[in-house]
Amino acid sequence: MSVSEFVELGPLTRAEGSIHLPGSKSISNRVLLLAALSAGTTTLHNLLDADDTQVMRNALRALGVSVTDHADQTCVVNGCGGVFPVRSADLFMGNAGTAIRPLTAALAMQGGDYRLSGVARMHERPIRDLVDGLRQVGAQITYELQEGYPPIVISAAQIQIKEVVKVRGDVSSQFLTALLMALPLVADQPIRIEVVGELISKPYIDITLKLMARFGVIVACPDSQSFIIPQKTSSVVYESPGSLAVEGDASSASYFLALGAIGKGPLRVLGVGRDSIQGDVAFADALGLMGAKVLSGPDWIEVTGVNNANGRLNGITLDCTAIPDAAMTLAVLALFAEGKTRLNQIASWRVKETDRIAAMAKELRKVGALVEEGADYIEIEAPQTLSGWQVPVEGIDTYDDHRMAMCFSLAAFGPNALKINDPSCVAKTFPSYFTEFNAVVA
Ligand SMILES: O=C(O)C1=C[C@@H](OP(=O)(O)O)[C@@H](O)[C@H](O)C1
Ligand SMILES: C=C(OP(=O)(O)O)C(=O)O
Repeated sequence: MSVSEFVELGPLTRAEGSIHLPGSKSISNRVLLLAALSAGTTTLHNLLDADDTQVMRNALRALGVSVTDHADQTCVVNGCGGVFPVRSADLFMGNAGTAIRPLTAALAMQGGDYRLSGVARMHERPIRDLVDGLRQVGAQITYELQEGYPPIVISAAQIQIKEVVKVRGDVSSQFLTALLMALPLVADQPIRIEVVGELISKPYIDITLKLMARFGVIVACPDSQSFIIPQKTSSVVYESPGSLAVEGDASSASYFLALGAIGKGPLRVLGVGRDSIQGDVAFADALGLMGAKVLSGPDWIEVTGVNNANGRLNGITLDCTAIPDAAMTLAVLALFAEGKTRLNQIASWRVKETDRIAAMAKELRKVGALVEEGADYIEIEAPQTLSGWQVPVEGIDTYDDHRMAMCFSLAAFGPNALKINDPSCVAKTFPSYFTEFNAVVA
């Protein structure tokens, strides 16, 4: 799609209904890799069908793993038992952090020759902390263009196991996730991974550990910064669980839960709830703090408007380190809140699909919000009156960032219709987003 394409939404006042969520991106890409590395066949149900999971599937196929898509989002993976049949490959990873980072680590353990690249933005997203971690065990990795960023080239090397591997956790948790999933393949002795400095996005590590356990590898956590990879007991490390159902995507749920608050609801998301392993379900708690009426069950969450008599949400101040993706939804919800909303601990936004702090600030100002941004925070104050809302004739720009497009669909609940440019960027994690959105709003 060219950037001149857009969707026009609203002005909208009501949202109600229910949505069956697409599969979680974070779970889908982890279980694809774990299934590929395991012995045996794994049937994955409700696997996300979107750009990020397609690049992972295609990479695994290029590595010689049989990955077969069936109807109803079911996918059958015939694992390779830890050794990829193809020993040399050039892999395109799009802009999927959950694909390039874990796969880089798994490939560095293979003793083969591989190159991993992505879209232009991927070549601006850091990978140095992971490469530094992998080099500690003898991996040979070089940067093709710019030090610290993809494309990267992995050369055949003898892995030398260390008792302790250190990794920084303050830029992305995906580096630790990648090491956690890859090091069991070569652990001739237990390996202690130590996180240096702060660990951001911690709930994603919990997802990693829980899914590794489903494939038979139990990592001990003696303290919040240390992870002990168990010693290998046979040549095959990961065991297939046979079949596995992927939960609905909790980050994708956030847009619909937000709709239930600003469009009165009831709006129910099906596929994530209290039993979820995804940290982004905590978005529902943040909504509650903003004054929304939230109910939940084991695998559903429902929002029915707000508690406040004036029908508006409350502005909040929140540490968002545990919910970096869903926190973007709060930034646009701030347009419907009394008082300021301040989102703290979001420095990682600057190294994701775009510089999300800058993009969010620029586009929120276009609709009339007062916005202050800092290195690791954003503070938003809604237009004080209806006439304070602006209509950006050029539309809201989305920066090839799926979440910018999905978040700003909520701004159509302001007094004016709104154009969202390049809406097809939602294909990264939620190709049918605007169809689902239009089905529940009026
Ligand atoms: O591990 C994961 O599945 C993810 C971790 C988070 O990234 P960071 O750890 O870089 O914050 C999150 O933003 C991303 O969408 C998915
Ligand atoms: C940061 C995101 O993606 P990635 O997995 O590419 O890091 C995201 O989906 O918001």
